[in-house]
Amino acid sequence: MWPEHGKPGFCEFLECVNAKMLELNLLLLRMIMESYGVGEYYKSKAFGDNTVNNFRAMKYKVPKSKNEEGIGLGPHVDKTILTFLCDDSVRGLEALTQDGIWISLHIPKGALLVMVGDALEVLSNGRLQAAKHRVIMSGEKERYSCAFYTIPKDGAGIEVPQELVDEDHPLLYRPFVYSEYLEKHLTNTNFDALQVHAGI
Ligand SMILES: O=C(O)CCC(=O)C(=O)O
Ligand SMILES: [Fe+2]
Repeated sequence: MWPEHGKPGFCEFLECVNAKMLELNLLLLRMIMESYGVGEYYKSKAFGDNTVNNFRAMKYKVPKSKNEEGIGLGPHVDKTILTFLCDDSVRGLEALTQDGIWISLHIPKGALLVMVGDALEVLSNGRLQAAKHRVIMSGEKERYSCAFYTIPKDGAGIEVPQELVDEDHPLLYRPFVYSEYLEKHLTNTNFDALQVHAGI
């Protein structure tokens, strides 16, 4: 599967990057949970051993006709806790604002874009909302991107920390096993997939 041929060490390199991304991802997640005063929840239940990281490299083709736009990736929210993205500076990634406007996102060279996934929407009881995004291709250059997704591992439960439920923030999601949600809704790109599965 890996292009070991002519690229010795590629596989180890990728595994090493992926492990570092998981580390960074968990650090960020801990900081977020601590900022909400639920660092203990993070330590005890949520992550560390209960979280895994996936890596995906993507290539987006140039649209068939010169003056047209092509959908590289349809509108969706990530079914992750957090996603890190980087690209080759060819534009295409767009995010949907609260006002319903698609805006183009630029990821500076050497930077990572951090995207909130729907699992983090649960863990923050809606304080953070999963980013609605898509990829639209135009122009004459193909686009390459890399994504590092952090998800609760197979069989791991996910629930709203009790401390994050109050009068201003009523409970939004019931506890559920994240991999069961993925099994049912992996190909469901509707923005409300999580709401349908575990919403109250
Ligand atoms: O290629 C990109 O910039 C976005 C990829 C993406 O949204 C995804 O993999 O979920
Ligand atoms: Fe995405």
